[in-house]
Amino acid sequence: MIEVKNVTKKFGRKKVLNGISFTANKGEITCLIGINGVGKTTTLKAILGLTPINSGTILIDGEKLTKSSYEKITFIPDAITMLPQMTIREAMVFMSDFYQNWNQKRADDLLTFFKLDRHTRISDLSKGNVAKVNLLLGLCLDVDYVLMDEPFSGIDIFSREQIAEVFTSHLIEDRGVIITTHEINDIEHLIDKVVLMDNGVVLKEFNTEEIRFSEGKSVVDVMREVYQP
Ligand SMILES: Nc1ncnc2c1ncn2[C@@H]1O[C@H](COP(=O)(O)OP(=O)(O)OP(=O)(O)O)[C@@H](O)[C@H]1O
Repeated sequence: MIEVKNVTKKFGRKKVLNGISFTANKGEITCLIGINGVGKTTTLKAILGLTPINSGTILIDGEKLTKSSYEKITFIPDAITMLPQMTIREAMVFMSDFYQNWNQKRADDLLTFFKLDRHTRISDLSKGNVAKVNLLLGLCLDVDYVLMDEPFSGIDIFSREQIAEVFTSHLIEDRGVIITTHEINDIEHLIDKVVLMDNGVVLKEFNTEEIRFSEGKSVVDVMREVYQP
């Protein structure tokens, strides 16, 4: 489990995270929702130790982040970090050289799943296919937790649907996934848990199945109540 407890983060005098707390379980998809600038990316970076926090605690399976945590957790940024002139195959070789926990079998499965040709240069791919390669490169690391920043942002509906399908397939296995988004519609059915953020605070944290069962509400219903009371 990832536990974020009372975390604050300032950039200069600006308080970007103002005491946020939530948990994300292994085997579940947790979605951080909020409009631009509420601190979603900063939260992911804080969990990964990529940005230092001012106060609070972050635990991964009960332990504070150490060097060995990087064998457990990975971050998929909202834009691909590979050079555009690389082919997909070269990007995969780069990853497998760099990371011991690269899983080529899963990479091959995902290439087939996304109908991608490994010899294509990243610069020749559509925006949707670049997003798929970016996801593939992160998902092929054998880690327990995957943090993804806006995996559905700015891509066409068919690519979004295909990426969404990965989350319900065996390819995600029983990992813990945290994704950020400001656009819930396409992915509501995939999500186990929702964390609604606004201006560096968590307004509400809930389990989607429980709220549907106990109160008959969809994620969008709850968002309306919380953001437009
Ligand atoms: N390195 C930084 N230095 C200064 N301010 C920053 C830095 N990184 C983020 N911020 C500010 O912190 C606030 C939260 O940014 P963050 O990227 O976490 O928001 P977000 O919810 O992920 O938004 P988006 O959906 O636009 O990515 C913003 O006002 C942003 O300008």
